[in-house]
Amino acid sequence: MKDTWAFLGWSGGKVLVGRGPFRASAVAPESGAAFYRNDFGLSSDLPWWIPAEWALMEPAALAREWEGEEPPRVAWEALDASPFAGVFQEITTSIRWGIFEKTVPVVVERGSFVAGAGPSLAVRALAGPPPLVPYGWVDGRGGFAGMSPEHLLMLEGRMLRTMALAGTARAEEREVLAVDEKEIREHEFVAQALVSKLGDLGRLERGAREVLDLGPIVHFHTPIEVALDRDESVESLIRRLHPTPALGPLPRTGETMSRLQTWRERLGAPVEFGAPFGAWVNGVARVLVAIRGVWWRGEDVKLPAGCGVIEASRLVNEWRELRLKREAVKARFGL
Ligand SMILES: C=C(O[C@@H]1C=C(C(=O)O)C=C[C@H]1O)C(=O)O
Repeated sequence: MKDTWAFLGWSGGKVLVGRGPFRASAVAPESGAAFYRNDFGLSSDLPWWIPAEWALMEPAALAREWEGEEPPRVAWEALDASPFAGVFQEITTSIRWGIFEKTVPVVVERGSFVAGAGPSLAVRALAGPPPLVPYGWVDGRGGFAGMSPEHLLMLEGRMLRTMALAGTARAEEREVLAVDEKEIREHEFVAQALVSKLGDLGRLERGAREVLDLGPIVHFHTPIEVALDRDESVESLIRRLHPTPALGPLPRTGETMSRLQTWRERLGAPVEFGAPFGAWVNGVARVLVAIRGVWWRGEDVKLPAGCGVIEASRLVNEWRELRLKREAVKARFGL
């Protein structure tokens, strides 16, 4: 197996795999396949990565290529709540001053491999059942792999599909989520922001808000489709949408983005966490929000999770939600 490879769950139960060396490019190629990888601030001018070889495979067939990898085991460090408490306090103050309606801090649990290594995590991600979509990027010493429930966009011709995914509860609290005013408000911030960002591009249809079951965790989900009036590039749609208020600030301005970036850096969030990660295959694009994943470099492992904070949010509840998200990821990876 080559040193660098990338994968993304594709339609029809297949997974797109690209093997390196990769060539970075400003635009997707005319035909063939390319991966899209960028940081949260979309600072790269060359976000497309064109693989030397690519294929659409059965996930199990790809996993078989890694048979014999030692299963991953990670020793996790105790997580100190005080840096998050400090950021949470600053966010509440900013909300009171009217700078934000909502923002999404990220807390990172750290650990180190005691057995296995990054590629063994990538193999586990391949087993993510729908609606989770496996994704990952593996290079010589580092990488990330996850199973994301959130699409930033899917684009085929002039049909654009996206979703609002925000508002979270444990599976046992499914019924109360459906009537929880604070969670509904958090979700509606996201759904309405998407509608207003996309409304001028064509005929938009907003589906009903529903509860999406992801095993131990449930979210509010609203599908949104736009029949575009004219051709739009994937890059311009990514810039229009990212970050939605599911991962980013509301309102989204230079100032609110830079405040969020400062909090993310302070808490050690990997730069690709919550950023768009996707691919393009012969004119069809699928771009995920890179969440519910694990990042590694050498022995070091990071498990980031974010939570939407609005005026009605309370520190203990957010801390609990962050733990729920991390525990769901650990369970999926068998960590
Ligand atoms: C930020 C994460 O998830 C996002 C935030 C959610 C929320 O605040 O309710 C729900 C789904 C995702 O859009 C994460 O999993 O780390």
